[in-house]
Amino acid sequence: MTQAKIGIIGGSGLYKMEALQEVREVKIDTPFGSPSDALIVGQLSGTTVAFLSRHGRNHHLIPSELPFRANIYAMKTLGVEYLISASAVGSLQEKVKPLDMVVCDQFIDRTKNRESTFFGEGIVAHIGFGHPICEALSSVIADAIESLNLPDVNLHRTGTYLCMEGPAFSTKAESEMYRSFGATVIGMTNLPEAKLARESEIAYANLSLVTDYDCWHPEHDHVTVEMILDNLHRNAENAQKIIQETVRRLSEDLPKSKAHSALKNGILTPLDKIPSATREKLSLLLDKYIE
Ligand SMILES: CSC[C@H]1O[C@H](OP(=O)(O)O)[C@H](O)[C@@H]1O
Ligand SMILES: Nc1ncnc2[nH]cnc12
Repeated sequence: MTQAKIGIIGGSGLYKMEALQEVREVKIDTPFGSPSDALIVGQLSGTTVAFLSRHGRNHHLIPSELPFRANIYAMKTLGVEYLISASAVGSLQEKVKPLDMVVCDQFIDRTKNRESTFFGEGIVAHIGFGHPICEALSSVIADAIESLNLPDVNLHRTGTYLCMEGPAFSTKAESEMYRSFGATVIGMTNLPEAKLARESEIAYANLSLVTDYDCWHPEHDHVTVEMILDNLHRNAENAQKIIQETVRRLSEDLPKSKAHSALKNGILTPLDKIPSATREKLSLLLDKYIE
């Protein structure tokens, strides 16, 4: 099977990478079911990358229906070691304006109904998640944004992404509570992805495209899908350029990432006591630790 060290997950409004060349669709079945769509493998900045549309190319999956485990497992199957996640988010802070970009480095979990671990069924493992996003990969993304000098693109190099369940947007009281938590932006997708990426030792980083002020701002209309898509269309071209420049930089120098050894010392169950069906199901994650 084709291998790609770099993966890209595109969110709302980012259903394909325009600059991908020599494109092939790869359908992958995983022990956790089918991913949101076929993975698109192609050349970007002279490097092989794998692209996946998070909600499917026709946006048919709500956040609670996303097959997060299958998506990350499929990336792992292709050999992905660095995963860039692009997402639409609402802003929870005045200084973070619609059309700004935030490279988030923290999460707050407000989801209720997500599959967010590969473990269980006879194997117990606990990964460290204090720093849930790969700092090295985030720096490459943020540096890429700065180097492009895109007019009107305002970058925030850090931020806290509050992940809610959805699909309905927040109430004003919730939005104000999230602001009081100190969260920077709000979305519905990135946290389970980041956990599963960490469990599979993939370096994961986020590029948040700010589309709205959610519903807390007294001088702005409450968020609507129309508002989100309108703003996404306005900066989708910038997002494509940023991802392309990030991949170009990665192709010159793949940074070391602590994520690549996240499972070392994290598995509590003696390897010879893991049921063979579970061992087989997770062989992609476990083989390097089994002599
Ligand atoms: C399009 S409205 C809300 C929807 O957009 C974001 O998706 P993604 O993170 O995949 O860009 C948000 O999380 C919601 O799922
Ligand atoms: N305000 C918002 N809340 C949740 N997800 C979003 N995605 C984009 N804007 C959002």
